[in-house]
Amino acid sequence: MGHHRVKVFVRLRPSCRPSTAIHVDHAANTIRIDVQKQHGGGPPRPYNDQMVFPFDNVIQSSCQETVFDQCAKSVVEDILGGYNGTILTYGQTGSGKTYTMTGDTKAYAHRGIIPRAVERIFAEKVAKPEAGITVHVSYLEVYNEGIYDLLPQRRLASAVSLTAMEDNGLIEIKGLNKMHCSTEAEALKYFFEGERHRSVAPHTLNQMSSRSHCVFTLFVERHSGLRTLEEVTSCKLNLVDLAGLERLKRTEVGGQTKKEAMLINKSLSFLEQVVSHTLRFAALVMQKQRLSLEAYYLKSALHWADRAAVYALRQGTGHVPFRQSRLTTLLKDALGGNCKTVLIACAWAEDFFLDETISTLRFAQRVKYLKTSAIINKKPDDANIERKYVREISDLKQELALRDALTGRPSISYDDLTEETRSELRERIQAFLAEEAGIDSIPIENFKQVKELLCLFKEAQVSLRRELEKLLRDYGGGPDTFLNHPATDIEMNPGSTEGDDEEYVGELDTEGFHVGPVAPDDARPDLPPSPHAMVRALRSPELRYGDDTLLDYNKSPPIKAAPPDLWDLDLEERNEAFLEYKHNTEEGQIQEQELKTKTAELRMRKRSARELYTTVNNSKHEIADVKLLDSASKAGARVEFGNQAFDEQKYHLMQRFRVARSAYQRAFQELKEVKTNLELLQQEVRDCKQKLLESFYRWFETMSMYRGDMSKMEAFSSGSPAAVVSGPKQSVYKGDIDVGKVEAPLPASAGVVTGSKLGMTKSPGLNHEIVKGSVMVPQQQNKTRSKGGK
Ligand SMILES: Nc1ncnc2c1ncn2[C@@H]1O[C@H](COP(=O)(O)OP(=O)(O)OP(=O)(O)O)[C@@H](O)[C@H]1O
Repeated sequence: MGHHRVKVFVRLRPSCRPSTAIHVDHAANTIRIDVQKQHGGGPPRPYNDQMVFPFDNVIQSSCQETVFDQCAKSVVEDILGGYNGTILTYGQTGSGKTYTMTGDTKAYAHRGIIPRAVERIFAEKVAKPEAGITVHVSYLEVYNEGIYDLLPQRRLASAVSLTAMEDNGLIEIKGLNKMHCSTEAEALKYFFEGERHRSVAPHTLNQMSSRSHCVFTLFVERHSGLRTLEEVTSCKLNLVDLAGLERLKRTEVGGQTKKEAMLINKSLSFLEQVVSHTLRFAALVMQKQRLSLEAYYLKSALHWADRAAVYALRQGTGHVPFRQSRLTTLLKDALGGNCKTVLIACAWAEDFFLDETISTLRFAQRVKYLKTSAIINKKPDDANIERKYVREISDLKQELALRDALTGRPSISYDDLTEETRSELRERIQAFLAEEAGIDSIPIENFKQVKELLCLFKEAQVSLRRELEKLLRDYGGGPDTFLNHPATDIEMNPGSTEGDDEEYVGELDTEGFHVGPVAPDDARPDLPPSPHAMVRALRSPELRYGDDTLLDYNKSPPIKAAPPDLWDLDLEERNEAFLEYKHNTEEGQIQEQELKTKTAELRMRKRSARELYTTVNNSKHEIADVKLLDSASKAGARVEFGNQAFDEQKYHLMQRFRVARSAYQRAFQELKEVKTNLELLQQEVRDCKQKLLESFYRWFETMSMYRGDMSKMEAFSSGSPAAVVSGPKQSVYKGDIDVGKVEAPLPASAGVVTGSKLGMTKSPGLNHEIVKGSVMVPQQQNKTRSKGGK
């Protein structure tokens, strides 16, 4: 990083009656002012009667071209070399600042620094096309302490002020338009467009007085032109035309123009303060470094300018208040940052304005002591880097092609997969997943293709899952129904825990009496249906969620080994017969009671199994979560414990894992035992059901047999089978009949009905009415078969 002093030039406005107090020494580049020739008042008196101001150059009666060559050209050349630059014009109102910066638009020869700088940059762009110079321009003004964009649209009264921000050590204006310019004419077009939008107003000293500080910026990017270099220089040239200092009594303005003048003076005085503070800070640093000679010079410069600054220097404070106005914020880089700066101080040469001229020269002299730290601004050349990678990729592809040719695989392509290839792969994957094609149908050629295949597999899985969820929703289930289906976790599921089938045993339903899941052992399918099979099944219209065919495949068909006579009855009659047996026979009551007890116990066991099952699954999920978190926390914060590095997060995860694992093991063990008991109990329940049905069938057969013998029928139906022992179907009871409980049959005429009517009044096979209390009334003998008969 190089330190560069700010270069200061003074341009005296041509005058027909120049002051005799002003003496320009062109050889020494100084201006001497003989203050004793001043008549009263005036600036603070120096210790002597002469003031000498040294500058880099004093320009008097020079043309615009000379001004550009002497003051601005070096900064513009530095821009092409990658340095940021700023050229400022400063001075009293009407002293020629705008003339110097913009020039006289009426004559080409009188064009100012801005058009000439634009011309020089585009000349370089044309001369060196290999450098790939790109130019953008922006134009803003600081008006009444607001920053306004002058491009591309006219600044409106309602326009919002922009914000100046510091980015990477440089001041940037947020939201400022930067217009790309391919040619000089284009850049000038934007410049003159901005000129038209500037705030100007007339007063006695200038008919076109600027009421704002204007900054025209050229952003220049330049490539090295060498294919090997991966850097590009990127810098900007600020061309600043400051508004002029105004003595209000001289300009005789009022209203809005007066207000503007006061704000202009205020912002310029902030600029002076910033310069003074910067010098004071520099002097402080030099003093500390014992650079007493330079400090002396600085202090002498400050002496004239700001005694308060010298006092503050003694106090040792070093803060420079750049942020106290928009102008000083904008000029921060120019006054001490990464920039090469030139100040052109414009002044009147007449006696009448000697006070203002001396003020201007003092300010300019102080600025001359400022130093900046300009560097060449480089940034990665994205285009060059891209070119390099494209070249490398092409080389690598050739290398691969060579290797494939040598290993006998010449047809492999390493280019990106086309949409056509991708859809072909998608179809193959669909066929493979639908088990219509084998694994060999999917080609595996290179890494890029494998990655694409994985993506397509994921895509297929996601779409399948979505379709399945939708179908399940349509059929009244939900995604959880499938996910929590026993088949998906067959190890952990204690069996069907929903809707205990045992509850239906002995109950009436639409298909006749329900006998529950007395299923053969091989009723359960070996494997759960695959998602594809489920989707296929769900797509078919005749299947519905809850059918035995799909999700309830655990259910088994009921036993149908009933006596043929029973199936001759219709549904209602069968149900009535079954109820009659269960409620009105001793044996039926005992068996039903036994079945109910067992069923209740089974239900209780299932409930506890269900709870254990939930615990096991929750523990499994917790373990899975912990594993997931563990893998995600590989880059977790590490905490130092003494000398030992300790992963705090991992510790907590380990704790969670241990708790979940022990809960899982405990519940799993208990679940295994419960499942064993459950299976035994289920078997017992099945036996009970079997027994109940068999004895019902026997009872029904006997009743059918005694159809004509009322007394036997009554005796039998009342639970006293001894009365019928001698009957022709004695063998039905297989020896478990209590012969001591025979009751005398009631007279056939007895028509008294006590208790509820439960009998088989519609039974064509039993031509009587059975009433609780053993009253029988013979009815019709021949009744036609019901619709349910077989
Ligand atoms: N060196 C010069 N040679 C010829 N004409 C000049 C010169 N300097 C200034 N002028 C003329 O003086 C008038 C005022 O100049 P200019 O507008 O540049 O002043 P200014 O410093 O920008 O004023 P303000 O601060 O009010 O905007 C213009 O008409 C301009 O042409």
